Amino acid sequence: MRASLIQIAVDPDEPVDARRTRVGRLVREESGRADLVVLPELWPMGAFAYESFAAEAEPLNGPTHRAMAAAARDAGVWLHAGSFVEAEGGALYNTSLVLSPDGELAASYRKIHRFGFDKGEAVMMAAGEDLVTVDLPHLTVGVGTCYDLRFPELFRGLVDAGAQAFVVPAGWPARRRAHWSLLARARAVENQAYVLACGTAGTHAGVEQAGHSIVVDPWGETLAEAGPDEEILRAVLDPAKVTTTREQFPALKDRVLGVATPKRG
Ligand SMILES: O=C(O)CCC(=O)C(=O)O
Repeated sequence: MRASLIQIAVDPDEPVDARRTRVGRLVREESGRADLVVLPELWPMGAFAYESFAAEAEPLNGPTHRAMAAAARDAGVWLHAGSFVEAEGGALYNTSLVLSPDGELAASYRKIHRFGFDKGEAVMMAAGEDLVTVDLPHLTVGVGTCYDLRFPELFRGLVDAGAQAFVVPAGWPARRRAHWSLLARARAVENQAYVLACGTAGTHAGVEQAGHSIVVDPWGETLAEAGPDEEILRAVLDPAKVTTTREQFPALKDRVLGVATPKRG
């Protein structure tokens, strides 16, 4: 399976509509080169552009969804369309979409762990509650978003739901780039799964983005890693490698469930 991660530079001088059009073109240009294309978190306005969240919020089937469905269909690819600010029932969510090669919505995921502690996304958005996996041809993919990468139990839950690969769109800051690469590899090693982590480049809302999108195989080897700037990162995944890694080094079978529950005396 050929994957392309489109590490968009989010530049506040580029209007959201123009970025949508540009990203649609980049997706279409992957036609024939990729089976799966991945975009980053909140690329329409940037993950730290809190002041535009409300103004740019859209429902499902809004402009970002429609533009990306058309791009997936034209390119004939599976598209993890990164995330957008979803408005639903008076709440905002950080929602990512997976679109099939005919442009149909295969899955949507609302980010469970909201970033910002007592500000930003953590107070402006509601949390998702559901783990999401999608069956692609030959590969079951679990989805997480950015800050989720710090919470291994989410990814273990996705493995229990059948995930063999994780797709993680992000808007990770450059200041914590070392954590990003380390956590991506850790999630791959401990779950014996592919990790496709797609970040943004550029600087928006005063936050320099890490870039350095990364594809890690189930043994923890980095298959491809981007630089700091806008870039398309390509890698070839072999679904059989998940099976062989899990068979040859069957650590997942040695889990002792319940061991982490504190005992009270
Ligand atoms: O955990 C981090 O360091 C970055 C998380 C983040 O930027 C996000 O979830 O939007």
